[in-house]
Amino acid sequence: MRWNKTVTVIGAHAEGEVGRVLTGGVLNVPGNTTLEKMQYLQSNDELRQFVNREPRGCAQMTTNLLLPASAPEADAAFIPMQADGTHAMSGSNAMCVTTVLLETGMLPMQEPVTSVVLDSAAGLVKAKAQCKDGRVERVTLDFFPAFAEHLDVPLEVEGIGTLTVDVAFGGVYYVLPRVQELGFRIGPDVAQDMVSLGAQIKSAAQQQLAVRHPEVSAFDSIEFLMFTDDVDPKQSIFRNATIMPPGRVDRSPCGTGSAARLAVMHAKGQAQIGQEFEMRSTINSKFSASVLGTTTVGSRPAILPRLSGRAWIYATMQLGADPSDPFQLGYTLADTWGTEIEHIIPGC
Ligand SMILES: O=C(O)[C@H]1NCC[C@@H]1O
Repeated sequence: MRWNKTVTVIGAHAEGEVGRVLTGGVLNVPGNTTLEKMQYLQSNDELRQFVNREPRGCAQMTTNLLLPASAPEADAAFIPMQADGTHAMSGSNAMCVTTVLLETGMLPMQEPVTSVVLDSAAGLVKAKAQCKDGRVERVTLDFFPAFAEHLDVPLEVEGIGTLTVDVAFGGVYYVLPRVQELGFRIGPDVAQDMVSLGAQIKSAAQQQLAVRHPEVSAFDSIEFLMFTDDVDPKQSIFRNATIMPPGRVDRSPCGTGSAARLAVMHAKGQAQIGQEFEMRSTINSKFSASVLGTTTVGSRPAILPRLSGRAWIYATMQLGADPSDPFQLGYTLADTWGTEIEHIIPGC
């Protein structure tokens, strides 16, 4: 084998959502903070293309780049590289990263609980891993502040009409439509419908609803849509379906989306501090979610969300490229990568 590039990747998933962790082969990335490193990767996209595009990757996953922490109080930094680009934060991926750090021995594991501080481009995430017999059984994440930016605002969607939606920041900005208003319930049988409907609604929201993080000006666009469903509010059971570019459903209940939803619920008086909620995904996997406390972001009222879930390691792999490989940075095709992204097929 005569590869000209080799990276080591640990395959992991959190409640069904794949969050691979790139643990070796990338020494560091230019930038003084994890936010600057994320922005560097957004402008120099080769690594993400190499690991996420075919044949080395696929559209239905994230590859998290593991880096030394920039923040002195953090143990490690991670940057989620997804099918459409590199993002600031991800809850299911933070659970995968914490599990990989501890179960591969990159950080020492203490039983019954190990504390890990993760440095993300959206802020510090304090993780507590429940550990037993060398295994991480559950990861609880205390996020940075989440807040609602628009509550119950009208959104004109061609072919659908006027929807009432919320917009909130949970690590990335989400538009949160309600399935009750659209006449369906979240479930595996409507996954494809949610993808096409979600793309329409998100595009309308991006055009009609402005967002701008009061403290981080780089966060100024709605990146994801998450359908919200009230399974049984009396039992505090809710369902979420985040629609990810280029067109798929998050297999987890979505950590950043659940944080955004909690901020909206708290703003509407539907979530009290300390109240436990169960957030379910389209494949019925579960996160627990709660509001730890309140704060402000700029002049905006905000909450401190807590999410918890389980992650598992399922593979270790090395990815590489032979110098004669025509797909040094991979390729995408609209059959599975949709039409939202530009398709690069070397030689075509
Ligand atoms: O849990 C989360 O926040 C992630 N899951 C996929 C979409 C988000 O990055």
